[in-house]
Amino acid sequence: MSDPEEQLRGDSNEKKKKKEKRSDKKKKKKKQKEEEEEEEEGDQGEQQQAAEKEQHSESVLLRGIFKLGKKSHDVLLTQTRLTWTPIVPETPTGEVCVPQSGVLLLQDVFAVKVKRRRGAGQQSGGAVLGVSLFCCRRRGRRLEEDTLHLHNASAEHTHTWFNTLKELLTGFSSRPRYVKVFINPSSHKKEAVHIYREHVAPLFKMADVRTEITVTERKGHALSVMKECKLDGYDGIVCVGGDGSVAELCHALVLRAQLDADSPKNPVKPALPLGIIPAGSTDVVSCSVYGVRDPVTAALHIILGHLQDVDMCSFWSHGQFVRFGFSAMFGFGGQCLARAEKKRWMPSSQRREYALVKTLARLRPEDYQLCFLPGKTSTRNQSEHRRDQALNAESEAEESWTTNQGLYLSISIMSIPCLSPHVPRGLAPNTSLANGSAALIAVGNTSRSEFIKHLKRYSSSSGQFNFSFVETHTVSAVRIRPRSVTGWVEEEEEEESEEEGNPRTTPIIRSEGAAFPLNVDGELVEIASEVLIRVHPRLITLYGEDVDEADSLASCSCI
Ligand SMILES: Nc1ncnc2c1ncn2[C@@H]1O[C@H](COP(=O)(O)OP(=O)(O)OP(=O)(O)O)[C@@H](O)[C@H]1O
Repeated sequence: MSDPEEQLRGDSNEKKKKKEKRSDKKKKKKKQKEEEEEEEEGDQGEQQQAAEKEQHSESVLLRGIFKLGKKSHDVLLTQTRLTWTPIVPETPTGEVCVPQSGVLLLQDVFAVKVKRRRGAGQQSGGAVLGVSLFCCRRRGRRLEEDTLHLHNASAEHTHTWFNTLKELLTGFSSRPRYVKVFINPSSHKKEAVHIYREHVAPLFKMADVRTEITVTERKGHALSVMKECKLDGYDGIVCVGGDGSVAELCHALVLRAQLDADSPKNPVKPALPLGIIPAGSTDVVSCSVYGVRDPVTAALHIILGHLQDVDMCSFWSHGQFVRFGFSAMFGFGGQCLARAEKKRWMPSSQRREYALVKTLARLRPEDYQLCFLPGKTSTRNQSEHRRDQALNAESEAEESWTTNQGLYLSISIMSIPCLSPHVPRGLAPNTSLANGSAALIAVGNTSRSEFIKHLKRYSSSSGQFNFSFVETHTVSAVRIRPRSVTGWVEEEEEEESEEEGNPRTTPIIRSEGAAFPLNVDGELVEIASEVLIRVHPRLITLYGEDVDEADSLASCSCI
């Protein structure tokens, strides 16, 4: 028994601590309220400024007569748009004919040129014919190149319009002028160089986007260039390749920002955005920001400077940082990839089908301890996020992790919806690009037929989670610890053991410390122990936009 005086002293110390804690909390709340009030005032100021800006942007900068097609038009230029109305001569009968006018937003215009009459083979000079505006038109999710010709043979008139338009286009600050391009020549059907030359380079040239190109020679080449090259002059990075190349460059960008900021513990948002020209076999990341696998759409999003913040994850094992990425799959997804990687000599679609069918045939659960911290879905801006993160970090220690353990066929953590033409609403339709959290989808042990039913529902994008063995959560961190009894076996061992009975009921003892395959953004990572995944809200900026559904292709026929 302790001395009563000491106990009293202890009690009063405890009361004092509690009081201090309460006053700390009050101070924190007060500070937060003050910050919110300041932000509100700021918002009102911003609204007024926006209204003034809108009024100014709609005042007419130039007005002139041009021919569009064969008809003369009255053309007006403001800071944001070009509008034209046909000039209709008065009819002797006095009939009123309503002229058809048109509009083109300058945000969709990516280049302007003086149009001239030139003979065959003539490279320069020539009589002025007018101004040509190169713009993008939307067709569903696809962006297509289009041209508007404004004809007027007066050189002076044309140059005034050309110079003003050029100046207005330079005002779009998010549009890149100089980009570093990485091309993976080995991606998918080895068409990346051709795709870039045919579809992207001409558009970049037209839009005066200068480029510095590296054709990668091996895995990790882009990462080593990114760690050392001077980034000062660039406005963006462009990756021409599949998901593996994209993952390598996203990881490289964040790592480089972290090194530059000398912040070994905390990830740092890179200053440069990344543009993706899809040239892989699934292109999940590019589909998630463009909705289509189309190099022209991708190039136009980059040229027009459409920016989208995107959540990322960091992966850790035993307290050691492994990499940054968007998604991780344990169990089925990891095993499929490990099998596919062993058959690299097969064409990619055949390899995938083989791995899928083989993994389904040998479907087996793995025994995991699965812990997660619930995430708060948020669409807040960067500074609000930073404040949230600081508060979250404080409360994380106090908050209890939810812990489950048991047999799982598959566990996926995805910070982006992972759209693809085969799964238009995405593997994780329950998350979005920048909601500050990730989707955790855990599929417990069940029969092969029920598991296939669950997989098949992804392509129709409905009901894939309506199974008692599937659980989904919104998370900000996940910890997965494989337990020892069942698990992954090497292909050779597996083939030898094929005669030994039903694999689903024949648990295999995984040796202590043996690695299990983990699919991180389509890349195979072998980890022998616990994996910790943290979500970092809006850590990277990609060229593109928020897309909720990708254009679909015929679904996979192998299951
Ligand atoms: N010249 C090269 N030779 C071999 N591998 C390379 C080369 N350049 C880059 N790589 C690596 O190839 C890996 C796969 O690249 P990528 O994802 O672009 O192609 P893919 O696997 O065919 O496409 P997908 O992931 O869509 O199936 C990446 O990890 C990248 O680092």
